Amino acid sequence: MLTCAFAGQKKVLAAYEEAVKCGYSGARAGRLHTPHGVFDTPMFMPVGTQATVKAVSPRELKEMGAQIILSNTYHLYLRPGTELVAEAGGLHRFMDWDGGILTDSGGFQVFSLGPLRKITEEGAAFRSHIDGSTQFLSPEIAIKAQMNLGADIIMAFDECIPYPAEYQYAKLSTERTTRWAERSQKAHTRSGQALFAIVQGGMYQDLRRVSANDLVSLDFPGYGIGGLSVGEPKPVMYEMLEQTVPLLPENKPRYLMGVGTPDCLVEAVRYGIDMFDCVFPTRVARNGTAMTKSGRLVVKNAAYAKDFLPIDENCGCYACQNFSRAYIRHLLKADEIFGLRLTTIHNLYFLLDFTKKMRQAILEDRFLSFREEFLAQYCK
Ligand SMILES: Nc1nc2cc3nc(NCCc4ccc(C(=O)O)cc4)[nH]c3cc2c(=O)[nH]1
Ligand SMILES: [Zn+2]
Repeated sequence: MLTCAFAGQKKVLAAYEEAVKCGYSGARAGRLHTPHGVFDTPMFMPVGTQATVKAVSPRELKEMGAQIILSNTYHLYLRPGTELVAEAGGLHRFMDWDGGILTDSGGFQVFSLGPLRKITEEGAAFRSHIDGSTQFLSPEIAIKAQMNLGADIIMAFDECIPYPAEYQYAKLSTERTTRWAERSQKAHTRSGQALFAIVQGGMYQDLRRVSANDLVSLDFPGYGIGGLSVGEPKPVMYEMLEQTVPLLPENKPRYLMGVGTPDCLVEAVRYGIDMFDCVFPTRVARNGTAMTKSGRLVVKNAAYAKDFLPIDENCGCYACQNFSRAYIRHLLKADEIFGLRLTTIHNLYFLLDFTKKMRQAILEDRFLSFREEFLAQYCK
């Protein structure tokens, strides 16, 4: 059993108390220390882009077992502004969430949401997707914004390299992201807040290794793995994980950004990933799709008009304990907001419960058989 005590390093609160290795896989069950609590990993972080996890309340999030939620600096910087959130007492107070919060730095949204962007050594100029105004983010601005928001874990400002990308572009961008990580580190002066770096490298094994080694030598308390889940085939994502994760310190958290579905989670946990976030469960819920251990169930389909069973008879969520597929389908067809709330509650509960089940399997040293059984019945 491998346990890693976390040496008291500067500005570190995302301490990794214990990582338990299981089998020949890199799967591990750990505990993450933050100012807002000690949390179990593997963990899924519901996405609350604009300081709310769409359609559910903080109380419901707590009831379903959410530990850390994610918010986006890009969005909150544009609206309502991070100084306003700081004046409100910070993001926890503003949204009445006393669990953990992680903020993404904007390094993805700038490149995916902001049209007409221009990247220089200094940072990224872009047009706001809200009002078209010209905006600019740099490592220093992104870190200041995240210190204003007051999340427990913040992310370095990076460039999420598009897919596909030429080797030379990926190389230069990755080197710049490492320089930006160093600038992020220097700009980060808020104690009681952990700054994670983000590994890039595109889909190139050698660039992934260089990025990981360079960032590890800068000594961060945790590491995001970025530039994945950007349209690449899943086997390529797993190959990049295989190249990257072993180079990251065993006693520090690894966070795979933007991932999302249980088949990807169970594979990534096998490679040693601890933390996940994705808009998928909440976004597809609003389109009337429920996540189950056998795959997706489109509750809105006519087939469920007279189906008086719950979405999943073995699910402990509020939706499955009290309502039928027929009722939820009726609400969705009638554009009733409660319908979206029920599918969202179910999907988040499903993923949160799935990570709990993975943790239990790791602790009982049966993760590999758990993975086999799950993948055998799950249709992607
Ligand atoms: N700072 C930073 N943040 C990131 C966020 C990401 N999110 C993803 N993927 C999300 C993909 C994604 C997008 C939308 C939906 C849906 O609507 O269902 C699902 C998945 N990849 C990502 C990469 C990065 C990155 O390198 N750097
Ligand atoms: Zn359910």
